Amino acid sequence: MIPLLLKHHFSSPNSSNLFSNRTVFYRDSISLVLPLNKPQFHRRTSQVCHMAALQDGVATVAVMAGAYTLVYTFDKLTQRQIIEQKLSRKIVHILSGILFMSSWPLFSSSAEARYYAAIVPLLNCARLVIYGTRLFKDEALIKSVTREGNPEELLRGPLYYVIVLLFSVLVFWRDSPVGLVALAMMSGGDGFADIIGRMYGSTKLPYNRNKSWIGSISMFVSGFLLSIGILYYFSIFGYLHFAWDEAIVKVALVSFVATLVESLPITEVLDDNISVPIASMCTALLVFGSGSS
Ligand SMILES: C/C(=C\COP(=O)(O)O)CCC[C@H](C)CCC[C@H](C)CCCC(C)C
Ligand SMILES: Nc1ccn([C@@H]2O[C@H](COP(=O)(O)OP(=O)(O)O)[C@@H](O)[C@H]2O)c(=O)n1
Repeated sequence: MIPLLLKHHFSSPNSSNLFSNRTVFYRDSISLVLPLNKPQFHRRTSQVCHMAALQDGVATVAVMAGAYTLVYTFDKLTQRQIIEQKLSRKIVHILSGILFMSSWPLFSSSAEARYYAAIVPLLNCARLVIYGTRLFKDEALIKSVTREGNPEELLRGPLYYVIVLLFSVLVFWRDSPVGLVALAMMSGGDGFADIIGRMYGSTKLPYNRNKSWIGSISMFVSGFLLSIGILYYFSIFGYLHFAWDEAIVKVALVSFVATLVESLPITEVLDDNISVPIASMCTALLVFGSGSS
């Protein structure tokens, strides 16, 4: 469903605006002019707000269910030894960010929508802390999201990852390319760097013997392609508009900087799930500014 586009224009009573002392509702370019001082205006506004809240509530439950299903699915695949644990973790790493961003058009166009969407990473932060501190046990989560099966691992990479999701949805949401590109680099870029690097990374980087050329090249290419793809996806829904010839160059620059930062031997000091999104956000803010084109 094309998101309900509601823009309230309250013009001051003495403004020269054609609709002074009235409210103009836009829905898909149809403007409804309702008199502010009529009961039906307040009834209509209340109905629209309730519709938006209902839409956001349903979307929140659906996305939360998607998060559980993702982890449960890869737990079963790992349990049945269809895929090994390290690969499971990385695929969950890649899919969580990409699918979470892809779900954002499900939410309404109300100002509160981002806070509903933020409930999902917030609850997952709580989940990671609860199981990472061994308050309770969740074998499915541990098997699909940790390398070695230690609950404490949940409190590092996975927790940083979900905190970045929470930060991006609250600060940037779908109004800016900055958060979208940063999440694409953290989830898709870093995820593929690990998968391809582990498999084919025999030629190591001269300044970091734990990482390889093929791993970094994979990060640049996958991060770039996923970033362009997610920006195009949000432009289809009308949230963002780009001069694509410029946007491609800007995304390539963000991808290069993120790949360079990820390749540095700083993982012991600063987790990739923090350094990569920070580098991506800073570069994206420089090249895109707060706008989209
Ligand atoms: C495995 C993860 C991070 C570890 O990264 P690294 O240390 O290997 O670099 C990702 C953890 C994901 C988390 C358990 C679940 C997050 C769900 C997300 C908030 C919402 C996804 C919704 C979508 C519809 C599936
Ligand atoms: N640029 C990269 C990144 C990772 N890798 C490979 O992927 C493994 C895990 O990478 P990582 O330490 O970044 O893993 P995470 O912290 O992202 O889970 C490395 O030990 C390398 O074998 C690579 O070869 N080149």
